[in-house]
Amino acid sequence: MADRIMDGETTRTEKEQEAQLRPQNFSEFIGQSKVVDNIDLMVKSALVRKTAMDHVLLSGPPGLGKTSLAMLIAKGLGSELHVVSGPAIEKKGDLAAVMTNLKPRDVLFIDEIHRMHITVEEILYSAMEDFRLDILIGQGASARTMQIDLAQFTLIGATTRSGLLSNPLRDRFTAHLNFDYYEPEMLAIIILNNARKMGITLAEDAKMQIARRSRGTPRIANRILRRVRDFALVNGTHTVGIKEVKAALSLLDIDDLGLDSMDRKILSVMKNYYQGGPVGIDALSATLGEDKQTIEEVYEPYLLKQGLILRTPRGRLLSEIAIQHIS
Ligand SMILES: Nc1ncnc2c1ncn2[C@@H]1O[C@H](COP(=O)(O)OP(=O)(O)OP(=O)(O)O)[C@@H](O)[C@H]1O
Repeated sequence: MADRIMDGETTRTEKEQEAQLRPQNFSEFIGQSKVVDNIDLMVKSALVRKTAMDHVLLSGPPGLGKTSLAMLIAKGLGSELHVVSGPAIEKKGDLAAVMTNLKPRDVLFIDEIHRMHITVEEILYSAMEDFRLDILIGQGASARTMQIDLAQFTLIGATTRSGLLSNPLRDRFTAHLNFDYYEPEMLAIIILNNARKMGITLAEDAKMQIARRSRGTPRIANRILRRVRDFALVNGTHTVGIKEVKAALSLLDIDDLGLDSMDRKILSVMKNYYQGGPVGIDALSATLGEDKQTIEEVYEPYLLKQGLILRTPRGRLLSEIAIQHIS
């Protein structure tokens, strides 16, 4: 996946830095009130029932807080969190090994669950429903099923594309909770908290400028904040004003709408190569030289949300606002 500032995906070093900025309790987890209200109720109910919490599917674009929330859920339940990445599990046995290690009421978090291989996914069905693994041993006439009992656990699945989940898997999640992009006012609170954790003070207009240019995504706000912090450090100040923010944004090539060079490239290709569309995702992906899935999961959702591109049955169309923005 392309390495870019607006990309919601994380790099390894960024993951380490992000750990320091993660909300440590529910009061530090800002916004997404519908999701949080549901989770709050589910956690409390599980504590009263003294059982594992129901399985939950968290969906939404990258960097909006799904992992952070999973961590808080495990903490709230007083349980251990086990994190795996869907596409990284290649064999049934790998997932079986993780699941047989779970203790009662533990939480298993599977990131990018929609990218899990179907043969691996299948062992989740009985595990989620009956806390049991059905493993087929051998082949042909001598094949038999071995059953292994599991501890009662909670599965939290995270996905950027809930529509790509198979029906049997989707149906086994009791709660389906959808993360939406954050409004600038909510992002501003997150930015202020994280600036404090980084030891810098932000002027009011500086804070709002970052909030408006972060694509509604806390992870991107954190990235901008880090660069702004670098600016402050180099200039020997702990207080950041609008001037430093503008300079950092300009270095990062982020424009007034919070779009970066790849976003603008998508819009210009649609305008210049396809006369504003309609254009299909395959053609767009070929012209841009960018993976189709990345366009659909990382770049496009925000462009759609902002009304810069429109999806029609005949393909993607550039909106009037987008045409004006890139002219
Ligand atoms: N609601 C929130 N309140 C405070 N900070 C948040 C919130 N959501 C996200 N963050 C910040 O954004 C960072 C990235 O969030 P997180 O890793 O949880 O996103 P994600 O949705 O799991 O992304 P991905 O799906 O790409 O793994 C966190 O480290 C945290 O600093």
